[in-house]
Amino acid sequence: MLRVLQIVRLSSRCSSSFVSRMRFLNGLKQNDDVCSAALQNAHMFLFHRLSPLLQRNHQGTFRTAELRTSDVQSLLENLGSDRTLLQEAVLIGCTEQNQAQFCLDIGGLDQMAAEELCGGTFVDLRKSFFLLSGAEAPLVAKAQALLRWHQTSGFCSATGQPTHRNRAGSQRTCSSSGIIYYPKMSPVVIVLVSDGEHCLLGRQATFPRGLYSALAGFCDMGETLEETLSREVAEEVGLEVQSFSFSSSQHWPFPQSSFMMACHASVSPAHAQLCVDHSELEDARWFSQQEVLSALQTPPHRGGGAPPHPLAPPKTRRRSSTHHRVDPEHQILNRLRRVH
Ligand SMILES: NC(=O)c1ccc[n+]([C@@H]2O[C@H](COP(=O)([O-])OP(=O)(O)OC[C@H]3O[C@@H](n4cnc5c(N)ncnc54)[C@H](O)[C@@H]3O)[C@@H](O)[C@H]2O)c1
Ligand SMILES: [Mg+2]
Repeated sequence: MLRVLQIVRLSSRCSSSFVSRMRFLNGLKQNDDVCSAALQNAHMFLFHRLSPLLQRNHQGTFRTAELRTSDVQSLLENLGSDRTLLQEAVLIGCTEQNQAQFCLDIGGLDQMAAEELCGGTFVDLRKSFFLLSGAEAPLVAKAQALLRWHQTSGFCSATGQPTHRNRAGSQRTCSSSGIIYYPKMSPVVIVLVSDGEHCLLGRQATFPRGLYSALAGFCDMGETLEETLSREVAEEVGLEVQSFSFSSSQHWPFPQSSFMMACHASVSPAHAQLCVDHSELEDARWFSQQEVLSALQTPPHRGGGAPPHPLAPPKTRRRSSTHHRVDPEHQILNRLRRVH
């Protein structure tokens, strides 16, 4: 109890509310008792088999369902589950008022009954990205990534013995060797290549018809960001990058957790002849600024024979008093608007 009070006092003494929230969250990750206390009166994001629970409001827009710990306790009782399932909740953040936010997957319980009781629907994460706005999409993505990590990290890869999580769910420890595991992300570079006049976009055969996007690739072990960027551009389209600049970064939950680092890169117009590796990309082309701008202003066309459209994933803006983030692909494409 003393430690709980110390952490609450430490966070309330800070002049900056951002610093206060970060200290508060860090305290919850480090101390199971403090975290258990916070869980008693928390905001809860519910998932069913990794699909978040959304509610539609009167204006027809979607929000994540606003549930408190007590609501979830009643829901679990109504669904015939005991309250111990609540112990599987994972910490994902806190509100401006230092109210802890947790997520919980109730995939073992009746989905339809849960939807009826909550007045909402469990929606596939990709669809949720298109339906949610503001800070909700990144929070839901983070929650799903953490839930997925816990669901697939039950055993130690060195000993084969079960792992056990801490209260916050920020780490798992092997019961036999004591090895500690932390949630994993794969670093990825996504790059908009330009020759000064045009930008280079490509598409994989699995993309929806007509959609093009910036080039992307996973970092190999030991590589720097610039080494990955240069290698991926060389591998996928046969070009040598002359210079690059970092633009922004984002967590990307599909298909597993990636840490996307978005960059701009330039190539010499004299050496801009593409040599596409068709085992990686179905097509890659140079697009004018006007083509990209028109594509960003019109919804993706799914019919055949139409002009290609660059892929513009849903915006996942995140605002706070001190931070403003936009997803990398939009940020690099939005820069075209300013250039234009
Ligand atoms: N334009 C795009 O391709 C684009 C756009 C938006 C987001 N993304 C994200 O970026 C990620 C990487 O893009 P990509 O698919 O073009 O990468 P890529 O060009 O590196 O090719 C993917 C291949 O790399 C190998 N690989 C190496 N390390 C891997 C790892 N840690 N995880 C999975 N595969 C690994 C696999 O063989 C895989 O098939 C995608 O998974 C996607 O979620 C890509
Ligand atoms: Mg690629």
